[in-house]
Amino acid sequence: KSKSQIHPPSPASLPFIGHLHLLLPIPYRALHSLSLIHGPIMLLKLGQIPTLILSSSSSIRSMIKSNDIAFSSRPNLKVPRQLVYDSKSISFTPYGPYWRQARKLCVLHLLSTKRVLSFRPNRHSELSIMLSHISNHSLSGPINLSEIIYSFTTNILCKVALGRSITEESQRRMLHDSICQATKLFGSFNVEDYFPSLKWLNMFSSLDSKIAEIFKKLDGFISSVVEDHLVAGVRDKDDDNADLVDILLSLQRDPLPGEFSPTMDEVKAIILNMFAAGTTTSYIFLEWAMSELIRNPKIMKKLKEEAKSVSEKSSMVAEEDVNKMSYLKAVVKEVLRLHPPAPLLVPRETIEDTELQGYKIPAKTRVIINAWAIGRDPKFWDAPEEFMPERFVNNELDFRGQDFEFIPFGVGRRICPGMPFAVATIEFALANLVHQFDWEMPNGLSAEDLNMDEAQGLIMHRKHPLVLVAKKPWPSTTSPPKMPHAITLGNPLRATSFLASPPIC
Ligand code: HEM
Repeated sequence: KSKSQIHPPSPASLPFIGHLHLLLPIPYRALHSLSLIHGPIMLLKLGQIPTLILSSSSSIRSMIKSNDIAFSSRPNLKVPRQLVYDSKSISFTPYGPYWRQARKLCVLHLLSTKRVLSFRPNRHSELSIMLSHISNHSLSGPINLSEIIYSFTTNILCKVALGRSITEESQRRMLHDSICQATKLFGSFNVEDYFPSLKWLNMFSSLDSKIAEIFKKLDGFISSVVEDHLVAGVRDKDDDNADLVDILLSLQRDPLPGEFSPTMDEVKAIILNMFAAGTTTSYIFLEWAMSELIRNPKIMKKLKEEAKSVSEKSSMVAEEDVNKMSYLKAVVKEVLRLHPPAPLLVPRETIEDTELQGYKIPAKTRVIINAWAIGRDPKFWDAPEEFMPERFVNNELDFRGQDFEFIPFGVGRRICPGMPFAVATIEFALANLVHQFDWEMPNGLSAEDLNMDEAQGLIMHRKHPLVLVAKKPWPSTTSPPKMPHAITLGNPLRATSFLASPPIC
């Protein structure tokens, strides 16, 4: 038999469930172990669903070079269908004209390099608020840095995309909890996605009611954002002050022949998509970055020195100076290599029959790309488990989708369109968090005591919130930036008991 007539290798399977049991306990780790035995291109049967698992840079290269479009759709999954307005978000909608138009619109009005640059004042003011908050509470003891970072990434996104800040602690917490629960559901097992013929079994599970409960909260928030815009008067899409919600609503109100005109559900799905994708990933990145830095004091020190050298006597590293920080960029890449916020990217589905490295891949095969495993492939990375930003110093390797050994933002047509937005936020924030404070573990604990467990779900965040002590914030010659308290953050004193408390997600 020629290779094109055979399927990729598969491990032995069990009757009925196929290979589902092999995904436990943590899918990206379990799939990585399986790929070491069966190879980087594997075919699993997850329940009734044939699923292709790709775990090497060469398999990704073949996928992109031979037939990118064939691998560019998304499966019709239960949670996005019920939670995100019939999968109308860019992330979960199938490949086709709607996906193309919605994605193009968000890139043009929110995510392009030019637009991202124009949001610099917003990033600056939100960062100042965050630093000021840390500074004000640093004397009271340990702070829950996870909560503080979450408020920061949420407020930037809300300001520039939704035209508002989250001013109430209860609303911020509700959004945080709902998005956390939603991402957990996205990654959790449900009968329908693996056994379509057993969909009726749903009636015995609590999943539908859980989804409905989260939907009610998120839809309430998005509807209030839309309502605020309608009451205040929707700005024209050509108005310089128009935010993404104005633009979507104006396209709906005044459809132009041949132009994209979203329905109200599509407007809401796109807003929710930007909100969820834009806040969680950057916040998760910053949590892992600070965790790795606290465990690696020499790297923290080197980064601090670089921040000091570019900021001279100023108390803040200006955003335009971040580009001079080559070590910062190496640290950012190393964090993304070891802790890709979406370790299995977002599931894909083949549009048509295709081939991959000579194997036959039928249409409607689910495709999972293990970016977590690719970032640890010992064929490519020395000491892959070690946190060593130096590997990226004087190294052109980048995450922009051309280097298939390093794909934390994905690849091909479905690559993350929010990359410029995310990079601007995380580099600026990390440079200043390190520059402005000396960080320590709370209660005399040592850095080795820091729990690095990962929570399960589509997104790989810390299982436990990051609680640290921020010290000696200001050199005696300078003073902290004075910013009004435009947002309310959680009571930092609560953080003192966090090491023993349950995870926030
Ligand atoms: C550190 C930050 C981020 C990381 C690591 C990240 C990672 C990813 C990954 C892995 C994918 C799937 C790519 C694929 O299937 O090949 C994705 C898709 C996406 N991301 Fe991001 N992301 C980040 C930030 C953002 C931000 C800030 C936004 C928007 C404000 C955003 C919006 C999206 C959207 C809309 C998609 C769906 C793209 C599509 O299906 O066409 N992301 N992201």
